[in-house]
Amino acid sequence: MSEKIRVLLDEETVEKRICEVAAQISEAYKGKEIHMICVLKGGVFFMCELAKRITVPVTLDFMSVSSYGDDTKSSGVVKIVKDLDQPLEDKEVLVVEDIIDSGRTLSYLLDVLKRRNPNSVKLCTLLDKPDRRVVEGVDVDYCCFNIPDEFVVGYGLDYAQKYRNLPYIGVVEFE
Ligand SMILES: O=P(O)(O)OC[C@H]1O[C@H](OP(=O)(O)OP(=O)(O)O)[C@H](O)[C@@H]1O
Ligand code: HPA
Ligand SMILES: [Mg+2]
Repeated sequence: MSEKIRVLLDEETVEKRICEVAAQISEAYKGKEIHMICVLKGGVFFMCELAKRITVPVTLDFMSVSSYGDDTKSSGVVKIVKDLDQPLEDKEVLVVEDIIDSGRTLSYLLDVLKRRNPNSVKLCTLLDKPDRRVVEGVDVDYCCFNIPDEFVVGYGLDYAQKYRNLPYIGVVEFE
């Protein structure tokens, strides 16, 4: 089966919106330091673009979790592939994700992170598919775009590990 990519959100639209959300976060965290946690691999492009535009001090750490493998459907089982390097005690944690879909990944991750005694935990995502949620309790604090129920790629998002480097968000159309 081959696939085609249809542009959903072009590069300029995505960058403009990331600037707006970065300004909103900078205002909300005035006088504080943000400990950003990038959820690999998908979150890496968004985190770089976002972090560059935040005006309060930022520290970074990375966690790798996986549930989709090479499929367009979640396996339903979330695995920690790489854990954080640093403790979260007393930190203002901002989790940075590329997409919240079923919510399984974030529900699992937020649970794990909150047990490490941070001062606060907030969630920032590039994309949200609210219609697809199957678990409750994933509260999104900052979201760039709500999108419809379509499988998307680009800006870190993959289909079978491909297309992460597209500078825009596209919908995968199977032919
Ligand atoms: O809300 P959910 O249904 O759990 O889906 C969202 C998660 O799925 C994708 O990760 P994936 O497991 O594909 O790993 P990747 O980031 O390495 O592509 C995506 O980056 C999110 O982390
Ligand atoms: O729409 C999607 N695209 C890529 N990866 C994903 N992981 C969950 N939803 C998606
Ligand atoms: Mg993936």
